[in-house]
Amino acid sequence: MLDRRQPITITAAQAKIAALTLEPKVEAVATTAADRRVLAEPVTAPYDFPNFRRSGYDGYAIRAEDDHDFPKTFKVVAEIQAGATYDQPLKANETVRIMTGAAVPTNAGKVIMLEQSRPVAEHKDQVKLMVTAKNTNITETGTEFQRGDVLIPQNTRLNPGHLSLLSAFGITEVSVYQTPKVGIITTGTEVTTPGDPLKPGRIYNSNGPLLQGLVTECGGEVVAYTQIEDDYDLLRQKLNALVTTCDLILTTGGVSVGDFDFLATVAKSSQNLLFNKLKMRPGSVTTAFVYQETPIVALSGNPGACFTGFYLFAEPLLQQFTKQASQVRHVTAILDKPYQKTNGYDRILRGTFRISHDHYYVQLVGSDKSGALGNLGQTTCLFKIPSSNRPIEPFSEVETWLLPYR
Ligand SMILES: Nc1nc2c(c(=O)[nH]1)N[C@H]1C(S)=C(S)[C@@H](COP(=O)(O)OP(=O)(O)OC[C@H]3O[C@@H](n4cnc5c(N)ncnc54)[C@H](O)[C@@H]3O)O[C@H]1N2
Ligand code: MOO
Repeated sequence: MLDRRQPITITAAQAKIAALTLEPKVEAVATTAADRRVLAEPVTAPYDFPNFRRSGYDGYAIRAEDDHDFPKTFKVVAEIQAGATYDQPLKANETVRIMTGAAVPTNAGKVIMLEQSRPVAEHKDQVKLMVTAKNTNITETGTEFQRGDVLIPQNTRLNPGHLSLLSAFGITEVSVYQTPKVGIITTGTEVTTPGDPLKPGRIYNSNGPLLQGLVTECGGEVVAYTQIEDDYDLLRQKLNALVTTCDLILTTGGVSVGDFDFLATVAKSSQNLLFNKLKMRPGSVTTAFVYQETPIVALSGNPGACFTGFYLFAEPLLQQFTKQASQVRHVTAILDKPYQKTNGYDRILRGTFRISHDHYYVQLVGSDKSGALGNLGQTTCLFKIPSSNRPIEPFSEVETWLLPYR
């Protein structure tokens, strides 16, 4: 019997995905390997920073009490290189020659730059300082961070700047969310692995490499990748295996109403079917469900629909595993070129955008057909032509999704 499905809007479908409760998994990784990972707990300063009073310049450190009546001659009692310390207080009119980054003597009040010093003839242990400095030229302990300050908040995606901050405090390990493990199953007896001979009526698998790339680019780790023919038992067998190792499963094909659309069958029997029909084209049959506690986004086999469905539903879900907002930016744009076709469902077009006078402008790139794949490489945004029986007005405002990494 024909499968009658209840179509819902893109927004409603996204809300169902967002409402899934996912248990974040946490692991410790070396700071040096933590670039692009997401912090699972805030990192606080273990001590004040800088952790000692240090000189900002190469020059001479003097006491505040001696900071008057320049030019003035001082007795040079030591030379302090960065990394060394001078462990006694300065006495009256004593100075130490000090390098940038070195700890100043405890009672130093100022550092006078080397440029303001002159040697004293026949007195190698003396120096004449010409003028006093405007600033102390000393960086006080704790000027940047106090012990206990939050250095990096929880749920921050780390970048090299963060890694440098962690390293500045000697933090060698951080607690991060595990990279979501994703399994990909492409389905279809006609779908052939590139490299194998192409038999009549068959096509090469292009959605598989597409999804592998998109998952990796968006922060997931592809831990399993399989192509299977249309076979219900084989599909269940693969799904049962993947749920043991994957946090998320993405599939393509087999979600429509055809005799061999077995993903649709599995989804239908799920305890938690989120949706199996959307008021959108392409990808009206995009399906999402939970299979033995693992969420599955079953994307359409049509390449254009697979691409669109990934960004609208799979990418936001992928980000949820590391408590991140979707990287797909939702904006309003102005339609740059007329689009004449009408549709009973909202139509999502693959496009390119430009920015002019603080406005986004979008236009279709290549074909609007869900089976077309020639434009996937050029697409930088998706935009929505709302359902209507009249063509959209030129220069209308349209809902737009800007794609990350494009
Ligand atoms: N009677 C109906 N037929 C169809 C309906 C419908 O409502 N009633 N919906 C149509 C729409 S819309 C779509 S979209 C497709 C969706 O079908 P599936 O998601 O089940 O996908 P398949 O039928 O398996 O494949 C569709 C198309 O894509 C090609 N394909 C599949 N896998 C790959 C791959 N890995 N790489 C490249 N291309 C792939 C496949 O050969 C088909 O041409 O259903 C319509 N039918
Ligand atoms: O919903 Mo389908 O991808 O339009 O052909």
